[in-house]
Amino acid sequence: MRLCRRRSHSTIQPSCYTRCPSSCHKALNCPYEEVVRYQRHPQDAHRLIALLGPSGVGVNKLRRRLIEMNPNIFQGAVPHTTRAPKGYEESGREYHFTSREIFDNMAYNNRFLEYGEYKGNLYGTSIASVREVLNSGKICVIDIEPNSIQAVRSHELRAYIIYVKPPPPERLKETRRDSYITTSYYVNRPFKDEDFQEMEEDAQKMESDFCQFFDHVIVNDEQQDSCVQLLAAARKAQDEPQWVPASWIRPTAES
Ligand SMILES: Nc1ncnc2c1ncn2[C@@H]1O[C@H](COP(=O)(O)OP(=O)(O)OP(=O)(O)O)[C@@H](O)[C@H]1O
Repeated sequence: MRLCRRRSHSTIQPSCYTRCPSSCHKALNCPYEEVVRYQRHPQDAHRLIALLGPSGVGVNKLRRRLIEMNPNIFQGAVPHTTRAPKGYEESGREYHFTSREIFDNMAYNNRFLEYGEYKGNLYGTSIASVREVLNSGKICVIDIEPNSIQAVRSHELRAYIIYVKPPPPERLKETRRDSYITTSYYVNRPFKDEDFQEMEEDAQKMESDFCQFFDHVIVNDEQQDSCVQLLAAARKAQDEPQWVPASWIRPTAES
């Protein structure tokens, strides 16, 4: 289950970071941000890898492949849900199964990076789930929506944001010839021209509104190449010096 993408009719709620007046929209509205060169100490927790891209571009597929190919290094965060577990599911493995009351309470207390509703059930990625992966020594890889950018850009998570961009239109069509898309109405139907057009429009908007937060861009043309690029970028994020907001290194009350 993919958490919150536009096609799923889910209503994505940003966490408190994007709602609260102190940190929210601060960086989004501010054309400049003080940055410093940061090199992660080998003993520090890994930086969160957050993937972002227009719906259907292949963010989830890339993330899953990265984890499947390197399960000892990368891991996703276990989401919370209010839906009932299926027979084979175990709480804490596929999902943290919780009551609506507990979920609402967590949302109220700003415990989610993002959450949303899908077919009457709530789903959310909690900060604690991400922290659990980072504390285990693995690199946590999650998908985010633009409205969660501020939530992951924190002193604790120090997210490295990778934007997954569609290739030029003719390559997009060619590479997705045998692929299937899941929409609000269909599970796995072939891509149509409208899907490609919508993806390109979404991509343009995302780039124009948020490109200042992209630490790295991957053009998702051939899947295998993209996966190799993602692995290299995720390693670089941990091992090489990067520009990060100064507030991450000299935390203020707001960061
Ligand atoms: N580089 C690629 N070449 C061909 N097909 C691809 C590529 N990347 C992803 N796909 C296929 O495109 C479809 C959509 O991918 P995916 O579900 O990962 O998209 P997404 O960005 O997570 O969007 P959504 O959140 O709307 O599901 C899948 O069938 C996937 O296998």
